[in-house]
Amino acid sequence: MGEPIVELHHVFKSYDDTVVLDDIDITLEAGKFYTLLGPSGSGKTTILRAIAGFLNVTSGDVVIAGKRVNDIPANLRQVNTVFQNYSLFPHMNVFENIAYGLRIRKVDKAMIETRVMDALKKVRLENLANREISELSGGQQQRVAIARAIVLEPKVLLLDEPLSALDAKLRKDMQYELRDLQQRLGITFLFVTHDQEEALALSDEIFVMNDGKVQQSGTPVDIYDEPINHFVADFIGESNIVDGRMVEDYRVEFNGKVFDCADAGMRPNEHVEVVLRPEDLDVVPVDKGRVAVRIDTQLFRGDFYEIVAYDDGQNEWLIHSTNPAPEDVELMGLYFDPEDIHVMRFGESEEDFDARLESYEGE
Ligand SMILES: Nc1ncnc2c1ncn2[C@@H]1O[C@H](COP(=O)(O)OP(=O)(O)OP(=O)(O)O)[C@@H](O)[C@H]1O
Repeated sequence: MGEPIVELHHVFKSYDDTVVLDDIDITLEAGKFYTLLGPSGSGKTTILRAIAGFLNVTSGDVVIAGKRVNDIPANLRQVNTVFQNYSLFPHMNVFENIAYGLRIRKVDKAMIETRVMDALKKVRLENLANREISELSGGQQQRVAIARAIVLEPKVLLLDEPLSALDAKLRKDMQYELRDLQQRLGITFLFVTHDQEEALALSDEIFVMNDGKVQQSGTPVDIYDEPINHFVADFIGESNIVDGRMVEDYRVEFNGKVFDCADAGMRPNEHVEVVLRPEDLDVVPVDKGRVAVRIDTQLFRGDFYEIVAYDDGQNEWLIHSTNPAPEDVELMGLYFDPEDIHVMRFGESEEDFDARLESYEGE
């Protein structure tokens, strides 16, 4: 494990009787890109505010660079925030916006000049030092906001949905730019978004939030391939989730049939949920399929066909197929490989899930 820069230990935050952070326990290492991903109201911004020092936590410890900072004011924490609307000063030019924090800290004039120009170089805006804020594009404004934050040499940069106001094309460009910038600067980024594609594309590690709790943390691939519960499977990517029964290790029953699978470590006959991703399903002739389905609709989505089908138990199946289903055949088969079947226990904690995974991966 790398050097821990931010640690939240058993952090709770309540407003009156409402718990908005419920036992948050996370560690951010130096130099990595982290994302808090979750729906509106799940507690993402509250975590940023707790780290930045804009709110007091109800209980638990907030630790930055090894030091407990619960009682340290925001301006003395080595953390800076880039807000959604960037909060740039419209009456100051680019240089003055970036210099502002240094002037407040009474840094001398020559040093301000050096540090501002250095920050501008890092975000590749050195030619725009004298521009007015109103004369910048959305992407350039974002870079000024980042330069203004990094000029103060924070250990962590907190980014609260900085891309949400941008149009789709610019948003994608800025995703590449943010990722590149984080790697060049080597500063830890903690980025907030409710856009799962953005989180998957940018992050070294994602914390999936819901109801004030971290539901799961891990690399984008881990979270996509091995979601621990219904919420995560549903929120990250698209999923078919059906009820099933674990017959024994590596054998699960659903849709009235027993299938080989790659999961183990459950109780025999345990009631489980089974996840199959739409892109892992192929539509084949019914006698070659593992589940028989009636095709309901299909839409051409450019790089795949989106097909909706129903099995005889009226479960809906979403399929992303490179080939269209034949128009004239109503009953088709779904084919999938054993390793595409992902089995989830009800109510399993992340610790128990990790321990179970380790126990059978070690076999
Ligand atoms: N000052 C406050 N008083 C009472 N409740 C609050 C306060 N601030 C936040 N909350 C509540 O805390 C919960 C978490 O809010 P938070 O802003 O952290 O969510 P979020 O995941 O960042 O959502 P969004 O994506 O909409 O910004 C919400 O239910 C919100 O209504």
